Amino acid sequence: MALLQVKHVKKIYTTRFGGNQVQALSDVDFSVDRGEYVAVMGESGSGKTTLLNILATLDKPTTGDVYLDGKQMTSVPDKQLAAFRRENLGFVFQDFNLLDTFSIRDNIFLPLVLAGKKYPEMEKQLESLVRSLGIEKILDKFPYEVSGGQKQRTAVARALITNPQIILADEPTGALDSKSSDQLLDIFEEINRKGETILMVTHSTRAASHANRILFIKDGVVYHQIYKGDMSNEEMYESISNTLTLLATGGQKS
Ligand SMILES: Nc1ncnc2c1ncn2[C@@H]1O[C@H](COP(=O)(O)OP(=O)(O)OP(=O)(O)O)[C@@H](O)[C@H]1O
Repeated sequence: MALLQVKHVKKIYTTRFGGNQVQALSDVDFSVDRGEYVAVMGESGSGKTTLLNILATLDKPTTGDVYLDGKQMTSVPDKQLAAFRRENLGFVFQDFNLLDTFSIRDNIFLPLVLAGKKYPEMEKQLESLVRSLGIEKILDKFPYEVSGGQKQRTAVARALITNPQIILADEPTGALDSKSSDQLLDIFEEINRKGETILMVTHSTRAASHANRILFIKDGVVYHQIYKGDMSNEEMYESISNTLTLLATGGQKS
């Protein structure tokens, strides 16, 4: 069984005044296997953020369902959502979402603190994780004292420390320079190789070329997919660029 199943998800926003309706997603249907690394691409306004918010349980579909490991996410009661997210999902955002008044260590510990874990247990989990991410020397610093790349690696540590079922990443390289982006993409590849499932929304062809599969969203549906298979990152880059050009010019997919 697939880890994540997105079944015929439709999302219609109704604006507060005037009652205008916007159909952001019309019928999104796909699944993600455990251990996959999937990138979601699409033009601005195609519904990527809407989809990610639904997968993150921050929003509910108008119709359709989402299952994680067989559990219907869309029916988790509101009161249990925070715990559900904490236990199952890891988040990495474009703007890091670190707390400025917390040290790097305490930012990473935050989900464990919220889950009621004890300090010695947290320390044990921290050590190998921060070493593998190369942030073991900055644990006592504060977010404003470290680089963008280090902030994002802190965010990855915070996402991984709870051993989530899936990492949901929203434009994770969007605020990084090219060197830090490459480092982050290497880290994503590495954690995926170790078995972590990743779903990443991105505008970056370079970032997407690291994934095993790309979903292209257009007109509220998954319009096309590319599987990496034996392709190198460079070949994947080329293939994604060609597809994006076709999508933008309304051409036929191959
Ligand atoms: N809260 C909302 N109320 C009404 N319409 C919305 C709302 N959020 C998004 N939309 C509309 O839904 C559609 C999809 O938006 P969404 O933000 O999901 O696209 P996106 O692919 O993430 O775009 P971008 O790449 O620019 O972030 C757009 O037409 C947008 O204007």
